[in-house]
Amino acid sequence: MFITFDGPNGAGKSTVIEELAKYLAFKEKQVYITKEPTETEIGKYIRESEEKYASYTLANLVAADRHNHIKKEIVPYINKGHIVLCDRYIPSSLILQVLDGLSMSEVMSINTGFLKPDLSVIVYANESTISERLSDRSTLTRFERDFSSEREIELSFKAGKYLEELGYKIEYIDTDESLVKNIEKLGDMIMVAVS
Ligand SMILES: Nc1ncnc2c1ncn2[C@@H]1O[C@H](COP(=O)(O)OP(=O)(O)O)[C@@H](O)[C@H]1O
Ligand SMILES: Cc1cn([C@H]2C[C@H](O)[C@@H](COP(=O)(O)OP(=O)(O)O)O2)c(=O)[nH]c1=O
Repeated sequence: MFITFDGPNGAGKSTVIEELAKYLAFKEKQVYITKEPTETEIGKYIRESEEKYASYTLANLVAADRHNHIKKEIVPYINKGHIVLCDRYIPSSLILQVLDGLSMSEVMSINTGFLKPDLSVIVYANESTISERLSDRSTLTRFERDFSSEREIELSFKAGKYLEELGYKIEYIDTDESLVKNIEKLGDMIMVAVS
């Protein structure tokens, strides 16, 4: 099973993934956590060059990293029977690359033929909650600096809607709500799907 998590920076993706992994491990499921950009040379290059490259160039670097990620990591772990939890996937490109000036259809054409998740989770929160969370971070990425959370939130919902029209199964998680309740809701949904 393949589940992805996207949404604005600081919305709580990493936290939700960590807690969900604990919940699933408690239910004796094998879980594999991964993220994009990956820890490979390509992923590291993306993190180092996001100030230097934008628009189509960054979109294609991210898609190259994603292609390699699917082939070398995601599919092998799914085939081994793990529930793969991935921090950022195609919806992040529909948010970040769109902030950078591409249209959603341009982004999707660069991501054509990529593995469709069994569930795509859009993690979001209030603008004020997000700005409070980001204020704790010592370094901000170009996207966090140059674009507003309000726009990221808006695009997160648009990305979800766009992908729903393409047959993706989308679940929205509001991290202003209780973390425990959110994890139970997602965890139960996954347990039903895998049983
Ligand atoms: N209900 C909640 N769900 C998720 N994160 C929460 C929640 N309440 C508070 N947080 C906090 O919000 C911050 C979100 O950070 P993080 O998970 O790193 O976000 P992201 O991965 O989306 O950038 C963390 O400091 C986390 O402890
Ligand atoms: C996954 C992804 C990343 N990126 C770029 C922009 C981000 O600033 C950069 C790093 O992503 P980020 O999620 O900030 O990674 P980390 O917290 O692991 O350092 O990668 C995209 O432009 N599109 C994407 O779909």
